[in-house]
Amino acid sequence: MATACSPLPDRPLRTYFGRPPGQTRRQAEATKRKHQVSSDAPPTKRRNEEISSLSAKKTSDKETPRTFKGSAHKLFPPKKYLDSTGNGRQEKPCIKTSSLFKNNPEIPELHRAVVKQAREQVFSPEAFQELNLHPHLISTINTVLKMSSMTSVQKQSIPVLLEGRDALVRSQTGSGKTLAYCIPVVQSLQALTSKIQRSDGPYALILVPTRELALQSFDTVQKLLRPFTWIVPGVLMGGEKRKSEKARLRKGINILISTPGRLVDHIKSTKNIHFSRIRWLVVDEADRILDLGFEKDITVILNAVNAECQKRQNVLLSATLTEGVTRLADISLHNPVSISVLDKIWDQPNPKEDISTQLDSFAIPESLDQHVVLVPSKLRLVCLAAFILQKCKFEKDQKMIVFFSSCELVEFHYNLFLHTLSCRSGAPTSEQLPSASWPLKFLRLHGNMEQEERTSVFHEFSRSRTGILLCTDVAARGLDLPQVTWIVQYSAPSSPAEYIHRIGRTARIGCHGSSLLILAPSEAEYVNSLASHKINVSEIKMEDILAVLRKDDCFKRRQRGAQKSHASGPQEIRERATVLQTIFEDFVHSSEGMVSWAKKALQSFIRAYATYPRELKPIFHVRSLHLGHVAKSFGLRDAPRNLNVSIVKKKASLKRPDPRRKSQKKHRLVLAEVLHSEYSSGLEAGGTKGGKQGKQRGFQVAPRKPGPGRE
Ligand SMILES: Nc1ncnc2c1ncn2[C@@H]1O[C@H](COP(=O)(O)OP(=O)(O)OP(=O)(O)O)[C@@H](O)[C@H]1O
Repeated sequence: MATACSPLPDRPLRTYFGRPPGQTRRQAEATKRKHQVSSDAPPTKRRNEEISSLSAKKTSDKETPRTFKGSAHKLFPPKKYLDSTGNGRQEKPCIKTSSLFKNNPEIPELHRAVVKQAREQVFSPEAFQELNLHPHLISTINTVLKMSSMTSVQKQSIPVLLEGRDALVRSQTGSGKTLAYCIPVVQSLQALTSKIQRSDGPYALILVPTRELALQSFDTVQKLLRPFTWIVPGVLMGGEKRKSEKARLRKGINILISTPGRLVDHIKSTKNIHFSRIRWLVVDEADRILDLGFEKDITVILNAVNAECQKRQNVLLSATLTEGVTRLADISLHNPVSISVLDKIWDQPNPKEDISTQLDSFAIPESLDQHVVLVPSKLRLVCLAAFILQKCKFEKDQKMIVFFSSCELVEFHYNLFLHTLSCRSGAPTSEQLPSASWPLKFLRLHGNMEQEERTSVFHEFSRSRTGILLCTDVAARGLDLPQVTWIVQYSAPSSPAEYIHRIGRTARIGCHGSSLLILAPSEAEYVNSLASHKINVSEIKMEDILAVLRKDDCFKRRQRGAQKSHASGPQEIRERATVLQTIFEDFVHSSEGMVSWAKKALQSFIRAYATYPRELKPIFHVRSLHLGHVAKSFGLRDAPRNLNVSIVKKKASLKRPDPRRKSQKKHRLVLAEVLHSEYSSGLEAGGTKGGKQGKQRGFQVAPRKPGPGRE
């Protein structure tokens, strides 16, 4: 899913959230309370059902009363509560939450066709020795990188690239594409007869979509270059001081790794960047880089390189290279070899399938177990928290990445979980913590963080054996974070390609991993949409996730007089889920600032929800969101008034009747704006936005100078 980082302006949309003209604030409050039930209830078609195994009928007499019913709040007896530092213990009254388990839409049965997934063989039997590489390069691969056999994609790509051909390389996530291009680049540059001088400037240009990926690729290149000290690698990425980068460029960088935005900044403002010696242009995650948001930058880069460069090899790589990428392939590749590692059975086109299905089917690592859970909006937050507890608190050595659709969502959930779930910082005390439990360590990564912090989080999570990284799609592409065991998609991705890349952060290079996609009941159809791209997910029941709360007496319900509840089975789970929700709501309502933060996060969620592409709108449409229920998943006791979703809804409704092209353009504009903040170079003032450039759309690349020796 796309990312969104800025809040919406304050204008009310839903009438029952706003105050009718002439009504005082007090009157409005009273009216709202009176109509509380109706505002909290879902549309008729989704009303009156309960999640089946946690039946309301059996337990309705014990149901926690709703908040704000009548004028006085009903209070639990004061309970023990730690402040946000985990030190000072306060006695805090606790407002009863409204029911999590009433008025939820029915969870539909998932009838998904089991599809045969495309598969790839990760490793080839061949060793690196069998390639005609410099012996020092082979020994570096063996001793520094500690690798002996080639992966399939390396086996297919390295010889082709060493022959001097352009290539389009597609192989599954975590299959070793980085070395598939780095090894030929290093091999060819060290072999140049006129020895490379640092001051010569770039011989190879490697473009990657994010700063963390730039650092990671730089690290790999640096290792391979150990025996070839005269070749200098360097990285340019947003967020660093431009001045120090300029100084490094002046001294000379021979293998230049950069994000597109930052490179454009330097092309426009630095006199010391020349491309006359470029022999390699590598575009990693090519489908992303050639996608929305980057096309202007790519145009500037290609024009700058083409203007100076006489002869070069071009390589485009991704796990999800599709037809669309050939748009750039057409203008930047010369007679390319198409490399795909799909198992032979998959290489044969299936005459029964149309060509677009075949092209849009991507291989997924065989050792990756994919799951989906359907969760009503009100229960999303507790379900996510329960899943984190289940995996990371009660199972050993688990490392998890949770994807959200916007920077605000990441920040909000990070702070919420840090202060409520993390043992170090203020979770309610438990008399009976199970002995087999581990502390929760939360980290977050998104495009609105300072670069220094981004880099330190990236390294900390890379090195750590456990932990939970909450992030946006900034971490979806290319990152090789070792030993990640679970990928959770709290916001569904906007395309099958993004789904593949997100889950591809686990089960790398033959390791085992799992993923969980959290969907609302109204979004269940998304499972079939994935199936149409040969993506198979198996269902986990929400109750099985919530059941973990029984392991932790933090969440045991206290009745009046501080007596513990003796409920068992489904009722116990419901009670504990409600206690957990109450902990979240108490935290969110602990100050006005927190409430407003939660509202902003909610707005951001809705805004991002509106950016799903046209083809997914029937599944993810803002109109199908029940704001009262969604608000609960932000710890808000009530759907906020003055929540402005008007712009979003207007945009959404504007798009529908539009002809395809117009609608796509609109979507692209929204997305491009949104994506820009995520992947921005951090130097917007440098002029990659707006102005004449801003008006240019599509690739308008000057033709390459025909070079000597070019066919
Ligand atoms: N021949 C090899 N033997 C063992 N490990 C390897 C080999 N080649 C690469 N690896 C390791 O495999 C992991 C994944 O490699 P890499 O990041 O290049 O995958 P990728 O195909 O680029 O993935 P993505 O599509 O997610 O970007 C890395 O940790 C890398 O060090």
